[in-house]
Amino acid sequence: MQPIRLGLVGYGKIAQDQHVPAIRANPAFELVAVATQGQPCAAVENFESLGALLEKGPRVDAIAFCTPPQGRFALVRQALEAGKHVLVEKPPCATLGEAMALVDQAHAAGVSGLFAWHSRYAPGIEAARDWLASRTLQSVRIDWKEDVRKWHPGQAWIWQPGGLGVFDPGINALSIATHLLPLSLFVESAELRVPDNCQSPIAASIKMSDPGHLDIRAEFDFDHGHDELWSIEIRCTEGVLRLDNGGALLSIDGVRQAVSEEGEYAAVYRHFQQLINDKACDMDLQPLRLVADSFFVGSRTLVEPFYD
Ligand SMILES: NC(=O)C1=CN([C@@H]2O[C@H](COP(=O)(O)OP(=O)(O)OC[C@H]3O[C@@H](n4cnc5c(N)ncnc54)[C@H](O)[C@@H]3O)[C@@H](O)[C@H]2O)C=CC1
Ligand SMILES: O=C1O[C@@H]([C@H](O)CO)[C@H](O)[C@H]1O
Repeated sequence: MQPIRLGLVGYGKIAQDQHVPAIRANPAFELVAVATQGQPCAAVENFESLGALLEKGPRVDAIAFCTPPQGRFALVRQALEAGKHVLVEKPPCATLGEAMALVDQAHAAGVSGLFAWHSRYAPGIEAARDWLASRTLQSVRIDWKEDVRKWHPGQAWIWQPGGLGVFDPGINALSIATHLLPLSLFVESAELRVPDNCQSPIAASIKMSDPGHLDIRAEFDFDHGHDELWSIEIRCTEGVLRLDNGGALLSIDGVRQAVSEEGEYAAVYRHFQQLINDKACDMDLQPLRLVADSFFVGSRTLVEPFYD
């Protein structure tokens, strides 16, 4: 079986930290070209733009997008128009409308598309989903708190319109919640705390619910430089389920549970490979809808300026 010939656009932090190692560890893929505006990727052909890669580069079957969300829509659309399968980092685009247009275009083009909600592939998620399936939910508490200076050093885009600010990591929690919880979630209220030199929030408090009146509260904090916290606690009639470390750790009533040994991005690329084999798409818009609604109804509080 010939490997899937892969191009990658945006050789930045996550591409270097996670995508390229996961690609190179999966024999079903061969990374053959990169288009980026920063440092080049070793051992493959590098191009300054997707257009140059498509026009002058080696043939590719699929393209992984690791650029910032702003401007990503035009790039992914260009790849779809060229008949390429696409894997798109989260958030899929800068707006919900753009993401909806990509879903339609991927289906019309008959190619495979994956919105890479990587946190859904964390080791504890499927065991958590199985446990919850037969339980009676009472409340959900989400705490997603990390240091932007560690995870996005010098990345001005994250504070600009379309960059999402603290919802850039926070959307990972929402992607887990929408994957675990059985009913469709909606935002009831939100408070967004925006540095007065930024366009997007550095912290947010969100109240959500579902048609069953489930009480869901989320606290997001991007300026949390110590004891980072990525936890989801789900209280049920039958007990308390808790995911920690972004879903890598699972406990039920305080007792640690066995989880998968597969890493998030290894699972993302295994899933992408399966979608290509099945000529299918997995382009869920629910996490991005919750972010959009948080911005719609969120009250804004200006806070002190943010400096990297
Ligand atoms: N930083 C992190 O820890 C994580 C980031 N992500 C997501 O990955 C995406 C990228 O984030 P980072 O890697 O941190 O950002 P980054 O700023 O480190 O990398 C972005 C890369 O895209 C390139 N680029 C921008 N526009 C381009 C264009 N038109 N054509 C070609 N290359 C272009 C830049 O040169 C840069 O190398 C974001 O959507 C983010 O939410 C996902 C998981 C973790
Ligand atoms: O997707 C993302 O994950 C975090 C960080 O890498 C781990 O939580 C980052 O802020 C965000 O882009």
